[in-house]
Amino acid sequence: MIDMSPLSSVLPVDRIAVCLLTGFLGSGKTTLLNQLTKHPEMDGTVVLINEFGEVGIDHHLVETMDESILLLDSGCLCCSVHGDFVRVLRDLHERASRREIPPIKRVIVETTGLADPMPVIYSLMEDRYIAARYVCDSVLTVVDASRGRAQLEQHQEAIRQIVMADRLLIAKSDISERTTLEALQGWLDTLNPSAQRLRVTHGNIAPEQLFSSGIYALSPKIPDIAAWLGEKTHQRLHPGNNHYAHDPDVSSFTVRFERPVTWRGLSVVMGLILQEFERKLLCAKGVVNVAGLTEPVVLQCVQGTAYPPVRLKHWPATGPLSDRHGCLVFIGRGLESTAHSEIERRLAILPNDEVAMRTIAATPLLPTRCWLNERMPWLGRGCYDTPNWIVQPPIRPHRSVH
Ligand SMILES: Nc1nc2c(ncn2[C@@H]2O[C@H](COP(=O)(O)OP(=O)(O)OP(=O)(O)O)[C@@H](O)[C@H]2O)c(=O)[nH]1
Repeated sequence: MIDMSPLSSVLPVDRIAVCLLTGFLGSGKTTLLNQLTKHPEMDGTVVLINEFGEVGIDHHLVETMDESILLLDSGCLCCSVHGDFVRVLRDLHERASRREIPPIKRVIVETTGLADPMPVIYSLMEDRYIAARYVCDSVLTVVDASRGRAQLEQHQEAIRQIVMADRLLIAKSDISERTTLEALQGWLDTLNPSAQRLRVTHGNIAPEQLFSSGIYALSPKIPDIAAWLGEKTHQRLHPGNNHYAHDPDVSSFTVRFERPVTWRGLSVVMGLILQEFERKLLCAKGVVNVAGLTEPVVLQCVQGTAYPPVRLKHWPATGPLSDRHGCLVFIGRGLESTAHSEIERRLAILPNDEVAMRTIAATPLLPTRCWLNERMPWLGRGCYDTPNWIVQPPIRPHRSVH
């Protein structure tokens, strides 16, 4: 089995699993939590409920309310309460270490219906104290089957939650028309072909079906990387053609790299692609072989936003990615075939580090800024990389010619 633990697995392996429970407004998140917290296997689980609004209400709806349910009510988690979230996680860990509360096995964070899950994942990864003690184990998105695609696709937040999901939990199929459900399933195939689909009625589902599924998880049980990319699903759904049966406007294509990519070159080119095709690019994700790095790097972008990269421990030994070339899968809506070839063309000729740095300086608002903050091998002339430093050659002043 492929162990796809993030590189950060050099940290203690007994990190606490954090599960993000998302889903658009009224989709059925609280109903699910209510049922889940009744299972004895959920002992040791802390639930954080994030509410948006002056008075928190949802936590009153969780029937088994006790001290293991905490309310984060100072705003929407993805935009304003990073500090609050990190402070609560830190506090929980310290209290468990001092044995003031029982050991914590898992944290479930119910986000508001309008939250983007990625900033929450990011705050788990970017604070050193938190990253050493917690790990994002799965993103579960509840989808209200009775609403249907037409209602959900009007909301960017709903689309992001679906694209980011490791598991899509289809709620309210008991009150959904068959045709509405079928159209919804087709749309989900389009947006996130790799996420496992589970039906949940009135919150009934066994906890073991839900957790340890994500790309950020430590569990060796997570599916292989090709499955995460949805490559197999793409082939099954659309053999030999680039368009989705459910929506002729939606197309996907894969860019394969022949050789390792320069990190800054790729970041710049992808940043410019995201900027230019933002409205038409639903999602771009993939695994790349970065020049100078032995581990594969997983990338994910949703509608013009690039999310922090994740380094895996090693390349898969089998399957389509075992050649270590890496690839990026793009899913677009209304993206003309000329745009496909343009994206492919740009990715085929990545600039070197020096040229990329000049573009970065000239383009301060690149969507891939968070990629550029990563410590990656520098391949500029005369530079070398040690475990702690990037050593640059002395800068020589220009000599004036007399
Ligand atoms: N028929 C049916 N109703 C459901 C199901 N799941 C949830 N509901 C109902 O849907 C409504 C909204 O459910 P909640 O669990 O409060 O949804 P939520 O996602 O927590 O809502 P917000 O926190 O406001 O975003 C409630 O009236 C639930 O009883 C289901 O599977 N079938």
